Amino acid sequence: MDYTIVAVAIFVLALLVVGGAFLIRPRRPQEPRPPRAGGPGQGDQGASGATAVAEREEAEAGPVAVAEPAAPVEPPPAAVPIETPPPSAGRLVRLRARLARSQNVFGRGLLDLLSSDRLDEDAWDEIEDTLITADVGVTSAAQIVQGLRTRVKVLGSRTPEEVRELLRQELIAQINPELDRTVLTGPHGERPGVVMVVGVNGTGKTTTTGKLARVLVGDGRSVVLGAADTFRAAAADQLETWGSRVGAPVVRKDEGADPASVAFDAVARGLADGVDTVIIDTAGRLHTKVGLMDELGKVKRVVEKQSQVDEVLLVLDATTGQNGLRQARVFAEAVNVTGIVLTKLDGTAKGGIIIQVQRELGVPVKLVGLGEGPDDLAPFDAEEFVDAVLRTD
Ligand SMILES: Nc1nc2c(ncn2[C@@H]2O[C@H](COP(=O)(O)OP(=O)(O)OP(=O)(O)O)[C@@H](O)[C@H]2O)c(=O)[nH]1
Repeated sequence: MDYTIVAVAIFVLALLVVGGAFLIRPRRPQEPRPPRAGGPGQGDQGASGATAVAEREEAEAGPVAVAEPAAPVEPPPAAVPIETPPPSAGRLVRLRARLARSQNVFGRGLLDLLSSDRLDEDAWDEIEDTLITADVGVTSAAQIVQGLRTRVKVLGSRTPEEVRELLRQELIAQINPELDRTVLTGPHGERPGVVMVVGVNGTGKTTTTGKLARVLVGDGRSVVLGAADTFRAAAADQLETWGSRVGAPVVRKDEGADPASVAFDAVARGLADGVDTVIIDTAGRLHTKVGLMDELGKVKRVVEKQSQVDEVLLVLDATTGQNGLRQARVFAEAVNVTGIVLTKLDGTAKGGIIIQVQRELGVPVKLVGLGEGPDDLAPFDAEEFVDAVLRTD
């Protein structure tokens, strides 16, 4: 009996010792809670009532100074080296090989046909078709063939050199070397020259604006760029990249801002900085003709509160053929176009579009784009162009 009592007492004692050991075991330290994003009532759905009360008390007690975590030190942006682009003079000559390559089919095809032994009706029809295929336009093609037929008859026999010269003269006459192709960019006293660049998106409008800035900087001019294509934020970013490379500031606003207000600010900046030229890249959505007229008309009117608009350059993609011409007509009705920039001439054999677009719009092609490189924009010259087209070496 006594033994039983002693055994029970030892068992109870052992239980107490083991239980106590568990109770006094140190607790695992808790992970610190991450700070809450947002204010009270936001997020942290699991906050206990006690925490909510504590937070309310904290809020009532006023702000508590909490040491801000040190912001990571951003390295200063690397300075973009300012480039010195080559001057505009002689650019078409430099890009001649590229032009000759793309227009080779057109030029060589015509020369081969004209050099054939028998120039019968079929041969003349084929020459006319070749011209039309190269986007010369029906009227101009007929005129060129008529001129060639007359000259060939007068000439009698034909050497390849003579044929080449005949064709050269006819093409140059159609392109009209008399047209004034000067791009008006110079300042007027205190006021900068102002160039508006218009055209459908994708034709190379923003690229042309950037390349034109390079041409001018290369010629020793100072430039401000206006990113009035507020329809697409990326267009303004693209322009900033172009501007930063040649040290030309870009005036821009948020996506969707009024294009006219950007244009106004760009000219104001140009005036304040005393620069030579302000180039304004506009949005080219072909929504409706009325909408386009309203938008471009407003940009022009607003600019003219400070300075005249010297040039309205219409950018056309040479690879789009008749579609490009339709666009050109809409723009020409919406705004007074003073010059055409024909881009992507390196990517098509249809250089005849130069003849057709000038005839349709009565406006000279002033610049041509011959590649995606930053300096692949050249002042247009009728004779240099035809010589490149008819290059046989
Ligand atoms: N091969 C070639 N590509 C060109 C030429 N001009 C522009 N491009 C290219 O055409 C594409 C469109 O040019 P953008 O300047 O973005 O056209 P955009 O008209 O401003 O159109 P958004 O930027 O959409 O407003 C780009 O990939 C340019 O590099 C050119 O003369 N030759």
